[in-house]
Formats: sequence, C-alpha cells, structure tokens
Amino acid sequence: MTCSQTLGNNNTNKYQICEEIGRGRFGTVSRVYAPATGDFFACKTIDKASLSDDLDRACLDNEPKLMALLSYHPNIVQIHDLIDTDSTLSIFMELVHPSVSIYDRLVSSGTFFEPQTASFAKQILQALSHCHRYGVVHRDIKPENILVDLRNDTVKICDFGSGIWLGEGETTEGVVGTPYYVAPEVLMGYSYGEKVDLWSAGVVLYTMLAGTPPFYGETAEEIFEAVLRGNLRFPTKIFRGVSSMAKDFLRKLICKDASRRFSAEQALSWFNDKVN
Ligand SMILES: Nc1ncnc2c1ncn2[C@@H]1O[C@H](COP(=O)(O)OP(=O)(O)OP(=O)(O)O)[C@@H](O)[C@H]1O
Repeated sequence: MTCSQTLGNNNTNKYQICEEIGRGRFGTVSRVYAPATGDFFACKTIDKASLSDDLDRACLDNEPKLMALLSYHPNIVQIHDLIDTDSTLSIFMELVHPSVSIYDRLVSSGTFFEPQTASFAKQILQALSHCHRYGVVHRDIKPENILVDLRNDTVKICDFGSGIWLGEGETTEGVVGTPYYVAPEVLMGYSYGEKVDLWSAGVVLYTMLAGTPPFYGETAEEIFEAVLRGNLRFPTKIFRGVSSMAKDFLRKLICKDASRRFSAEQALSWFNDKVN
C-alpha cells in the first residue's frame, strides 16, 4: 500500500491520501490512512470553487452537521473528522471497504433475490427511522447512496449532502433528489416531509428486485411524467419469483398519497409482523 500526499491542519500530516474510491458532483472520495492510529477512513473532499449557488453552499454546510447529529447508527456512515480550509472541505468518514454500493452490485451481478432484498430493506428502514426520529430527511435515497459492507452484508446510507433538518411536524419545499427515485410531491412543488425518503426507499427496493426502476423514461422529463402518473406495475415476466407479500409492501411505500404512505416506523412494524 502506498499512500502519499498528506492532509491535516497546520501541517499536522494527520492523514495520508491513498487511492480514489468514488466521485460525486462536487468532489472526490478517497481512502485515507491515519498513521497515528493505523486506521483507514473515507475522505470526501469538496472543492468550494465548484459550488455555484447558495443552495450548494448550504448543502456543504449541512452534510457534516447532519452526519454528526445522527452518529452513531450501524446503518449510517459515521463521520470521524472535518478539515475546513479556504478552498476545500474534507469530511472524514467510516470507510466501507471495498467501496461497493447497491448500484455497483446491480451493475455487476444483476437483480437481488428476495431474502437479501428483505434483509437490506430492514436495515434501510432502521436507518431512516433513526434519521426521521432526529428530524433529518435524507432527500436523495438511491442505490448509489447505499453502501454494502461485503464482509457482513450490512448496508450503510451515505451522502447527506441533500439532507435537511426539519423540526417536528415541519415541512419543506424545493426540488431535490434524483429523477428515478424522487417522490411525486417533490416534483409537484408541494411542501413535503420525511415520507419522501420512504417513496425513494420503495423505488430502490423495487429496482433491486426488478433490475429496472418502476418509473422509466429516456429523458429527465419523461421520468418525471412517469413518476407523477405513479402507475406502479409488477410485470409477471420480471416479478414471477417475487412473493405477493413483497409486492404488497412495495405498494405501501410507493404510494402517491404521502399521508397514506408508510412511515419508517410503520414499515418496520409491518416488517417485523410479517417477515419475522
Ligand atoms: N464512507 C464511504 N466508504 C466507501 N466509499 C464511499 C464512502 N462514501 C462515499 N463513497 C463512495 O464515493 C461515492 C460518492 O460519494 P457521495 O455520494 O457521498 O459523493 P457526492 O459528491 O455527494 O455525490 P453526489 O453527486 O451523488 O451528490 C459513493 O457512491 C461511493 O462509491
């Protein structure tokens, strides 16, 4: 292993940067080594010059704060350290190694079997229930933002860059998220709350089972139209091997009416009643 280039305040050389393990809109994620303790971490470095507006800057401020607020939960990537300079912000996090997301797994091995999807579903819901108990709405739940620790099949939610803190009963507005996974109330411009994460989680679980998202289009506009129609189908050819219980569960998450959609807590109790 060769880790060069150092990172640290006042030349403390606290961390040595190893290889790049991921790339997002605003920066890169690298594996880093802390010589003092012998530990490895993931470091997301955001180039402040790449932030074009106040919304981007607010997201940058929010991400480490929300992660700290949520620490510790076994299904949420934990924040370890922060280095803020004039030009960059580096967030040091618990490392998931190798860095594999549900998206990577879908690309490399295709669809997931129902028992593994159920195990991941429970962990995702436990993470969301924890987030929502602390008033944090993730707003960008998608396969790329759910990491899989292959050593023990534990999933960990990452990337709170689009997250928001809402007080009890509070709602927000603004289009945030990723086309295939975004909830209809977000696209409609309505005020919305934490239930948007349950819609997205439902779409992720559907995609794990089917290999394609439930609402599809060639362009972002076409995807948005399909999401707004919210016509949820389970084509027999694809869902032949999937239980009616699983389809029932997905209908309770991918439900257009947010007031009738399961909360994370309701989804977990349903899960504990039916699956265990
Ligand atoms: N803690 C971690 N351990 C291992 N890999 C990670 C970790 N955090 C992020 N990654 C990898 O880096 C990628 C990008 O991370 P992240 O989504 O946080 O960046 P981003 O810039 O916020 O991306 P986006 O463009 O989606 O907003 C992830 O998809 C994953 O592959």
